[in-house]
Order: sequence, then structure tokens, then C-alpha cells
Amino acid sequence: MKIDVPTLMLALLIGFLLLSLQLGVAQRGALRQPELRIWAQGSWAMLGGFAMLALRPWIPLGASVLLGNGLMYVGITLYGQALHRYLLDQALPRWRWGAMLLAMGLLALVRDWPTGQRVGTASLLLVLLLLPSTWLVLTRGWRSEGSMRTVGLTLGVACLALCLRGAHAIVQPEQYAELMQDRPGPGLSFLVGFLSLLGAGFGFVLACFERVAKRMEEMATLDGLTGCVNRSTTDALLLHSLERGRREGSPVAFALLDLDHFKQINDRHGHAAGDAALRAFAAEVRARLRSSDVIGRMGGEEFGLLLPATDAPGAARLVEQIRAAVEALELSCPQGQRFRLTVSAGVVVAASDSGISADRLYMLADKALYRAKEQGRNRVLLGDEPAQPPAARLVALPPGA
Ligand SMILES: Nc1nc2c(ncn2[C@@H]2O[C@H](COP(=O)(O)OP(=O)(O)OP(=O)(O)O)[C@@H](O)[C@H]2O)c(=O)[nH]1
Repeated sequence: MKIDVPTLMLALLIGFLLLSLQLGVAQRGALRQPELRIWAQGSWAMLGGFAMLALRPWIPLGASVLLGNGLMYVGITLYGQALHRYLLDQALPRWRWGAMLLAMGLLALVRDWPTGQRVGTASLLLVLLLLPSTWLVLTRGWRSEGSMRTVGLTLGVACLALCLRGAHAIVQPEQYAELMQDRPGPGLSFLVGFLSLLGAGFGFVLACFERVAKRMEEMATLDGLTGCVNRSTTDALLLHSLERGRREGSPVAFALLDLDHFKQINDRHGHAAGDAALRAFAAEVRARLRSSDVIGRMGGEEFGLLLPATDAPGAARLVEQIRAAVEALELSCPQGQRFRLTVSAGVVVAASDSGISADRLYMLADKALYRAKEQGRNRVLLGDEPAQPPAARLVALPPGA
């Protein structure tokens, strides 16, 4: 196999230039991610590094070696910074910048070595700088967006190829006497090592896209404050559950839960304490649900609980447990004052053969909730689901039932 190194160098220059330009353009649009900006800076540094290597016939050898490899070390470290922020939401630890400076210092010490040993050392230093990021992506990134796996794998391939290049250059320095000469080993390791780094960049862009798409989906379906599904999603899930209950012959329970005197909590302790109370309430409910149950925020301090395949006694027991747990909850506001919450609830159950609509089920739950408020709050009322006509029979449950 014949690999023409000058052509390869030109291809890499164009590749990193295109990646940097595309990332720059994406930054001006909707994809304004700081991690992508940092990756773009890293790609500009890599591009500068290749340019310095490619200019070797026209600039002093020492400058080409130091600037070429040094800029690549900066590029790799910036890639590390982007990955660190993306996966850990933290800045790159200082020692990684220190390692980059140390690598540059070592490079300066070996700049007069014969080409083979110098290429070997420079490649191995590149691998050492790349390894911590590769490890991070292969461990933490593996459970992240699917595209991060391709980033981890391509970085792993880059490390392997550059490691082989470094070892090969030290063992057979004569093959590396001239940077631009056509030799299969040096050419192949250069090709695979740096193309993999370029590929990791495209994988990283895709991972950022995936994350943005996931966030947009969450924003469309979830309530940002409590993490519960929003009202329209709850409505859609209720319709779906009723349909499924009909097909499978199982009942569907639906409850409306409304925090009592919530306005007073806001007025006395502030809006932030009110928000914290809503979050705490949602967490308290979520902790008691099965994976098939759904808690939705219907608006303000009102929540809907959707319990598929649950009959009336089961639903009433669960909602009563929630009521008691909320009553026992003690919250503190930023000023240190402590306060408590109570919740009222209306529960209705649709039998599989009732043919009841989601709207009517909601209305019956709302009626039961209204009665619970009327009867003094902090209680759960069960509204029977009549097939027809609409009046709900309300059964008061003593606390603890
Ligand atoms: N902190 C906070 N308050 C909210 C939010 N959404 C709605 N509220 C407040 O919730 C309060 C609801 O008040 P009301 O509808 O009078 O109900 P309540 O005070 O709970 O009275 P009852 O339901 O009759 O027990 C209002 O003060 C709203 O401003 C929110 O996201 N955060």
C-alpha cells in the first residue's frame, strides 16, 4: 500500500478546516453549546499544528517541530476540556493544563534528537495527553448519548494508532527519517491516528445534537420545576391508559391532588419556598409510584395521578399514603423557618367496561377534589365512576385508611 503523506497532510488540513468552520457556523445558530465552541478552538489548534508541520520545507525545523506538535497538544487539551464539561459539567482539572505544558517542555528538550526518536517521543506524548479524555469518554460517556460511544471508540483507535506510531518510530527510526516520505507503517499510523481524531470531532457534534434534541423533547413533555410530565402529556397518557384498560379488561384510576392553602405558603415564606415545596411534594409522590404510574403537573399546585391496572381500594390506599406522607413532611425555607404541607385529593376509577371518556373522568376527580376541599382539606375522597348518569357518589376516607 502506498500512502502519499503530503496528500494525506493536505486532506487532514482540509478536514480540520471544514470541521472548525462548520462548528463556527453552528455556534451562530441554534446550537450555541459552550462545549462545541471549545471543540472548535481545539480543531483550530490542530489545524495550526498540521499547517506548521506542512510548512516544514519553508520554515526552520525547530519552529516546525515545536509549533506543530505544541499546537496539537493544545488542541488535544482543548478537546479534553470540551469532553470534561460535556460529561462532568466541570472545567478541566489544572493538572491537565500542567501536563500539556510539561509535554511542550519535553518536546523542546528532544527537538534536536534524530527524527525517528523525536517523532516517537512526540507521538507518545500526544497519546499520554489523549488517554485521560479517552478513558473518561469510555467510562462516563458510554452511558451518555449514543454518539458519545463512537467518540470513545474513535479516540481509543487514535490512541492505539499513535501509540504504535511512537513505538515503531523508536524501534525503527530510519522509517521516520523524513516526515513526508512514503512508507506504509508511518503513513498508515498517521492516517489512522489523525483521521480518528477528526472523526471524534464529528461524533462529538452528533452527541451535542442528540443532547439538544433530548432536552427539547423533555421541555415539550415535562414540567421544568418538578420533573413531572406536563398537562398535555398527562391528558394523552390518560386517553392511552383508558384505551388499554378497555382492551386488557383492567381498571384505570385517576386522582387529582391539590396542595392546601398553597397561596399562604408563597405569601409567608416566599415564592422560592413555594417552588421547593412543589418539588418536594412531587418527589414524595414519585417515591411511592410503580413504574407504570404517572404523575403529571396539571397547573399551579394541582397534580394528576394516573394509575393503570389499579382498582378503587388500591388507588384510595395509595393516595391516602401519599396524603399522610405529605402531612408528615417538614420543609424549611431559605430563611430557616420550618413549615408543613397538606394535600387534598379526589380519586376516581374507570372500570374496563365503563366506556367513560377521559374528560368525564377528569371532571369526576375534580368534583371529588372540590368536595375534599369543602370538607376541610387534608383528605382523600373517592368518587365512584358511574357509567351513566354523571352524578358521582363520594365516599369519605378517614385519614390512615
Ligand atoms: N411558588 C409557586 N407558586 C405557584 C406556582 N404555581 C402556582 N402557584 C401559586 O399557588 C397558589 C394557588 O393559590 P389558590 O389557587 O388560591 O389555592 P390555595 O391557596 O392552595 O388554596 P386551596 O387550593 O383552596 O387550598 C397561588 O398563589 C399561585 O401563585 C409555582 O410554580 N410556584
